[in-house]
Amino acid sequence: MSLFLEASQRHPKPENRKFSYGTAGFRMKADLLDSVVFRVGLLASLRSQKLQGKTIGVVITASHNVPEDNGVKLVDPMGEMLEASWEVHATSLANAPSDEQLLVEYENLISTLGVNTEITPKVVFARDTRESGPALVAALQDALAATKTDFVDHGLLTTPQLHYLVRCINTIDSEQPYGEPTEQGYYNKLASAYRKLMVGIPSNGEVTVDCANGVGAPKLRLLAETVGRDVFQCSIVNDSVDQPSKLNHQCGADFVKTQQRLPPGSHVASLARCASLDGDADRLVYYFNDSDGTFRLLDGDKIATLAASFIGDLTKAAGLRSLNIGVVQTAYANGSSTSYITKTLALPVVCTPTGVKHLHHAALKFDIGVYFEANGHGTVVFSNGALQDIAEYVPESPAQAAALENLKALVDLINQTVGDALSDLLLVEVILAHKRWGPKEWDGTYTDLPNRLVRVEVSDRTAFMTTDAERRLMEPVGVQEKIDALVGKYKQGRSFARASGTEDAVRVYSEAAERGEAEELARLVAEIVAQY
Ligand SMILES: CC(=O)N[C@H]1[C@@H](OP(=O)(O)O)O[C@H](CO)[C@@H](O)[C@@H]1O
Ligand SMILES: [Mg+2]
Repeated sequence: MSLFLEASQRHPKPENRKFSYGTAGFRMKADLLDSVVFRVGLLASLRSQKLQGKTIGVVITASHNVPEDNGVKLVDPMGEMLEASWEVHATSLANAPSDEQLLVEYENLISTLGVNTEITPKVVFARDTRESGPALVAALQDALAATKTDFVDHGLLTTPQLHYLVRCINTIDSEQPYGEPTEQGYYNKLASAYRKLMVGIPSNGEVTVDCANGVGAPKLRLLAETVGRDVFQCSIVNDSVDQPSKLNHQCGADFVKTQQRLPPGSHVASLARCASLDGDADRLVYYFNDSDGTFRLLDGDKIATLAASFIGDLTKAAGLRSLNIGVVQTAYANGSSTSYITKTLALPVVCTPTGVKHLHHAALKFDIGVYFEANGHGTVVFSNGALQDIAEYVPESPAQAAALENLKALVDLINQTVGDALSDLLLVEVILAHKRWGPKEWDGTYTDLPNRLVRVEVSDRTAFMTTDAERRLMEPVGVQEKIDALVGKYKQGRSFARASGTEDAVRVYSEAAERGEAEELARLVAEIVAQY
């Protein structure tokens, strides 16, 4: 075990730091991450051994965060997020105070989890464009070498591309291989599905895509080349990957969603379709400037409703009426979107706590589950039963046959492992082209209630405990009653407070019938929260 200790000594844990595997893995200033990444490498290797040598993924990214941050997260064999019960193991390894203690914890995990150390572990990994990436990759490799893990470095990839690869690798010899386990295989799969869906459909013209100066830029370029300009025209902006300080700066999906305005560098014609990705290309939002110059955001809720209505129509047209379709949202979903889904689309809505892993699992309970966070992170998942029904159904008319073919192509177009901005972009483009809609027609499906999201600094965010999918506070005692009393005074008022899982703060969300009222409600609820 001296190999282990020697390696660990090269990655000392910063003193007096407590790390925790949160909503998006570990995420913080990059210069604090070396030991964390090393130890995540150890856990990835153990997880692979525990799962009989299945390949585990590691992504080094901090998504929409500032360029100085970085982060690391694990990907399970089917391309899903790390199983929740293992998050505590990640946290305990990351916090072992010394190298010797780390070894003890590591060996404890081997025995308590019943890990067979004879099995050769397998890990694949990738990173985003941050400057700190290569050094963190070196720390990860050190751990993988020390544990004699077979690994493949996939260099720069979007987060969802790595999820895709992991699923492909682990299903290659199965009855349902997910795809060719290469980056080009990813482009080919999406491109061929997109081209099938666009047969006979006039193209909708160019979409302008802001890539947040991140990894999405070169990857979207490759995807667009594979799809072909005859059916997919995109103009890529904010693609300065060679200037890492520009990452997510004044651009990207998070900027557009939180600021509710165009990235300052964007000059687009009115009614032109625009989209923004985030720094690791797993979030997507659309927007446009209306004819009178007002900015209109088409966020994750609007993408979810668009996808759900299209897929609902398609399954009916194919004759597959028995498939149940549901939409999964979080408390941050605009109230108007929820009523549109339940009343107009007549589909069930489930609300889960924040964080994609919660949404993903809830979506799997439907035959076809559409899930999106309002910030643009989401996808559509088809259950095995639904896939089987789609595969076996014998169409009764040419119209059914055509719809069925489209449904099959849609399954391939949509990244089933995790929300994927590139795949979602093609999905939205297909749907708009099929419906012959511009952004205005899409926007017109329902009108968002005015809303406000604010961040409140508190001395101890862990004091804020929630229930009912984070919509109500149980602690500190008495706060929820005060919020309720306030909310009752506003027409269509709704507000809630919860501790962020990624930042040291409490977030307050509010909505109401009028903009001024939503703002006021947020401010007053924030004042209540700040008192604790
Ligand atoms: C209101 C909001 O947008 N919250 C984000 C944010 O989580 P918080 O727990 O709210 O910090 O980061 C998560 C990870 O990227 C994302 O899943 C989530 O939607
Ligand atoms: Mg992201």
